Amino acid sequence: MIDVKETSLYNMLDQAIHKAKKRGTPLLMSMTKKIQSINPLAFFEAAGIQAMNRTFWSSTAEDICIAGAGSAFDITAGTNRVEHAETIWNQLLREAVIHNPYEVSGTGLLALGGMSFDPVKQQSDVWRHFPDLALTIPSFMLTSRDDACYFTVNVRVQANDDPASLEQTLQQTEKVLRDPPAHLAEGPTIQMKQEIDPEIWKETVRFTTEYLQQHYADKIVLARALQVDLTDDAAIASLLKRLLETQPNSYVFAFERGEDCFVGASPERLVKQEQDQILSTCLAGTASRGHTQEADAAIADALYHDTKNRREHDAVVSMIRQSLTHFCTNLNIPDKPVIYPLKNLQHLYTPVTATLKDGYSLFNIVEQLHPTPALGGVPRQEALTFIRDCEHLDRGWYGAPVGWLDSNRNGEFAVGIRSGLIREDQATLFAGCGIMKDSDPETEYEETNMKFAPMLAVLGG
Ligand SMILES: C=C(O[C@H]1C=CC=C(C(=O)O)[C@@H]1O)C(=O)O
Repeated sequence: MIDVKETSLYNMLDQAIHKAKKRGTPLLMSMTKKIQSINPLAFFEAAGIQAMNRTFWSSTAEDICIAGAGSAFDITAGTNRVEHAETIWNQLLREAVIHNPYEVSGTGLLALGGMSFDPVKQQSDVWRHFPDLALTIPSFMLTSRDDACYFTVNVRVQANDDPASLEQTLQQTEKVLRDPPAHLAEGPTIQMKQEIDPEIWKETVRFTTEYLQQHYADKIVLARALQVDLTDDAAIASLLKRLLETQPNSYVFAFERGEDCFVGASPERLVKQEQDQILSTCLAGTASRGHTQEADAAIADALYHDTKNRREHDAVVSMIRQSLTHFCTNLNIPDKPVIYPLKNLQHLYTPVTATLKDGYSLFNIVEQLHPTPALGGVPRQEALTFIRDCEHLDRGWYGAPVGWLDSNRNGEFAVGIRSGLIREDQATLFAGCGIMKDSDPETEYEETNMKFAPMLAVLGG
């Protein structure tokens, strides 16, 4: 790994090409510089105009926004997907020629992406562009963090590449992306909404409660889809802008693959890594927001003391505790949850901190935690089998880990909920909820309606 303080793009390409010649294999060159601030959404829009696949990640709590354009390398994996992805990632890092003098988390050589909820489930046509796992190392990437802006160029060089012409091509695209349009294209509105017959879904909830009553499992999360027709093709950048404006406590993300884009605003962190520091979140148990402060506080109080929601939440806490014990020390989990308010609803929330043991990685933690009982159930395997057989839905990337990791042992993955898959003028939205043996189908149905609301609102509904 080469990391020098001062260099030029030409020098870096030249070094990388020499190394590729010596090794006889292509490898990644990654170069990061600090630039004057650019709006990441405008950069995202410019990349769309250039017909480049785009990636987007934002966490207001962390004050970070990452926008990617194009792909220098796509890590995709099927069987043993997480282990396989880690092997490829580590190999890429070993070979790469990197210049990133800033040591700022979320800059430099970085991959963004996600995976499907259940790799065993037969893939439906809707998700055809989304492999079981895909992590993209963007060709061009903008990181906006703590009032600073970083621009990274990643390219996979071959032994016979010419550094001068490669430099010219990269600089041309960089120029276009760094001079983005002043305005984002306006988005369409909703023309029609269609859901599978609510009665059928409620019947599945009823069936699930009976299954739970027979003690085959303690908790199962059931999801459903809502099909939305738009008046015109969706404008992803302006959609992201509206999500950022309306869902401040959430991770706003977009992963574009061809004409499809998986977009969402998830409040649920799966895991964050800062070197050996691990932060995870238990989020389960839901109620609406009140229209007045008093009403809101009363709903929060009822949620906090509701036995069904507390049991649902505790299932997540104990599973996360159990999962992290093997990989971490200094596990710290408060005894009781707190209320986590969002625009449309509020959740029970318990933060978890820990120290990663030597020899383990973010990949291990993501693999171990997914799916938490907030999206799968308890026991995990029984719940997964039930969901696979009875849910009548291909969740695709909904409910699965989405996020990023960099070459300096930093990264963050959220659970891809409050989300939808958008293709041109069509969107498929997803929402689910934890079913316990005493769940009421009507209440659970209403809860999923609340969970559709953030995406519906930004789509113009
Ligand atoms: C499955 C979803 O939410 C999960 C996360 C938080 C609270 C949940 C609940 O209270 O049921 C769900 O477990 C979804 O939003 O689609």
